[in-house]
Amino acid sequence: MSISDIHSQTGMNTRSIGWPQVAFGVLLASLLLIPLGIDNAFVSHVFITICLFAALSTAWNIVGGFAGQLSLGHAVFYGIGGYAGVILFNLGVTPWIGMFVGAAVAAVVGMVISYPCFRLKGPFYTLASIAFLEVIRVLSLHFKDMTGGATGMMIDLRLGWTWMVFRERWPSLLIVFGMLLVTLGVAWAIRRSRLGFYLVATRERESAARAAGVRTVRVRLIAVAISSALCAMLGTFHAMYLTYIEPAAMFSLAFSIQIAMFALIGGIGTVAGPLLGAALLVPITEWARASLGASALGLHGFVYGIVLIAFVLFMPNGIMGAIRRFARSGGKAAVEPAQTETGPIVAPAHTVAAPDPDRPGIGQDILKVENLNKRFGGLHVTRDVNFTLREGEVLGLIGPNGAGKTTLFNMISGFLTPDEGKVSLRGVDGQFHQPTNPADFAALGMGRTFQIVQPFAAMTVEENIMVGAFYRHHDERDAREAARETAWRMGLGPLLNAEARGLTIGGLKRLEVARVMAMQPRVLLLDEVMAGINQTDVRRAIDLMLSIRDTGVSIIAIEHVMQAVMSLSDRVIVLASGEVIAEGRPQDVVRDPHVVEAYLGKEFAHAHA
Ligand SMILES: Nc1ncnc2c1ncn2[C@@H]1O[C@H](COP(=O)(O)OP(=O)(O)OP(=O)(O)O)[C@@H](O)[C@H]1O
Repeated sequence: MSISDIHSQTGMNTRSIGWPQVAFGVLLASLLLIPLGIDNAFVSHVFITICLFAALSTAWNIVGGFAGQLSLGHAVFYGIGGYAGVILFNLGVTPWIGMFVGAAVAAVVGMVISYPCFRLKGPFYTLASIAFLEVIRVLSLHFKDMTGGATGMMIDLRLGWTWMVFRERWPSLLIVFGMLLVTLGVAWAIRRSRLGFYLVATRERESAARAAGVRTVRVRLIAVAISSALCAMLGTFHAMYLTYIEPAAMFSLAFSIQIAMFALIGGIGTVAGPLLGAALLVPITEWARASLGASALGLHGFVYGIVLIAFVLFMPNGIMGAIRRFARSGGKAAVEPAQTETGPIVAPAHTVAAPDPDRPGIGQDILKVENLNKRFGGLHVTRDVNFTLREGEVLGLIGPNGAGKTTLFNMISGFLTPDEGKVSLRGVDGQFHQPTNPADFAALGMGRTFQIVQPFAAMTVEENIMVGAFYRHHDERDAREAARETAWRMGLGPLLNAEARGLTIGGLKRLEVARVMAMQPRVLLLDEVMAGINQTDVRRAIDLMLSIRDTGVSIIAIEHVMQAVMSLSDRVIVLASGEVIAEGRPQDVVRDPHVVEAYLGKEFAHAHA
């Protein structure tokens, strides 16, 4: 494994096999071989418990880690699987079928519960997940006829592979080890796939993900469905292993916290973390429980608490974070963004718009904005704004601070709904459409950047751009290829493996543009991409814009840097107090007395009249 691969928080660009993978393989194999070799009932029980918790935690991590939805109610799905398995078992249905029935029920319940909760952020989502867990536990106590109520349910005694119940431990070990492999395989495949990238992007910056065409609710619902189904299948297995279930154990908050904690300690959001967390903690607590017995009831909670505090203090990124740091310090130095952030300048700097003989001509209307009005309470932010954008045109949008420019952008990219008026975008079919949300705007070819840069901080530069590239390429390799090509074109080639959080402001601005360019937009909205960057970067950004313009993309650029407005714009619109006060060629607009007055005040305008 190369250093740059380890450098990635996501570990998605792993190509070669290095010592971390070998160590992980050895750990995985030992979970099966040690208990089979020792052949002791207690040892086998400990290893079965490790595999079970590692698999549950890996399944939890798809929602809690990849999607960043910190659920503490995942025992709901485990419990549903357990009850489905036992109820069907007692009706004569094999748990091999029961586990799929439980998985289907859990997936539906998971999506129904999560859909309204996705509106809740941070701790509120977590609290809601706990509340649902309690509701389901109380319901399972209430419906005694089906669940056995507080006394629980035993399974009828039927042994053998068909019934997943055995006298010896090794068949259960084989089954749970197989389930662990499947769960790890699913998590690994998701992490490398478009879904995985979209989940992490949504977790990192939801609005940037939406601008990249990600249907954020849908991808999180898919993650919940997969995670719930896997937990339910493991719940069925565990019910067969225990042969007895009861609501307090199956729908337990402490159990949910345990599942989440293994991932937190191992490395949340990584594929290997949950297994490492379970492999570290389960043996300690099982050993303590066995040796201290009833005299130390609840001791495992104490042990978990101590370990968790130690990790929060000394290893906040979990075991995987420490492994990454260790691997990094032992190898080549990671790319230092600040030192390498140069990149080919596409063309020499311009101060006035240069007529490019190869530039595609300006075509027909591609975007029509009609009578847009928006109010925030008593503040009328845009008033009857009308304009059009033509194919291949660069339209500069200028105006003093607070004029309503960003609000206008939000309305013409689906992030805000206008109070009145409409926005029509011409699709590739030649027809005008009126999309209403960012994903539909993106589907018609609209790409946008944000005034305050919104990088997916935990991803590398390459992975950030891949989120955009996935819009056109469903295959991971194609998206990576397209992202690399875009990165080099945008002057970010040397930084492909650098984490986005390490870039300078100029680099971040370029990264935003690269991510949106990887979507191959037909209309590009650039919100102050030159704000806060140095003179060299401004020149570089102007050249970049000119090269984008020359590919035929229509651009609307909000910009305060007049050098850029004059160099780039074919036409300029001036917004002041939410109204369009001037429109025309850049050199005419800047001389317009209304524009001078809007920017510099009446006194200045009159003094120079
Ligand atoms: N969500 C909101 N709720 C209430 N007021 C808002 C909201 N968004 C923007 N505003 C207000 O609307 C006005 C226009 O804001 P907007 O960000 O669109 O201006 P702008 O022209 O982009 O300004 P700047 O150049 O400073 O970014 C401002 O007075 C701002 O405070």
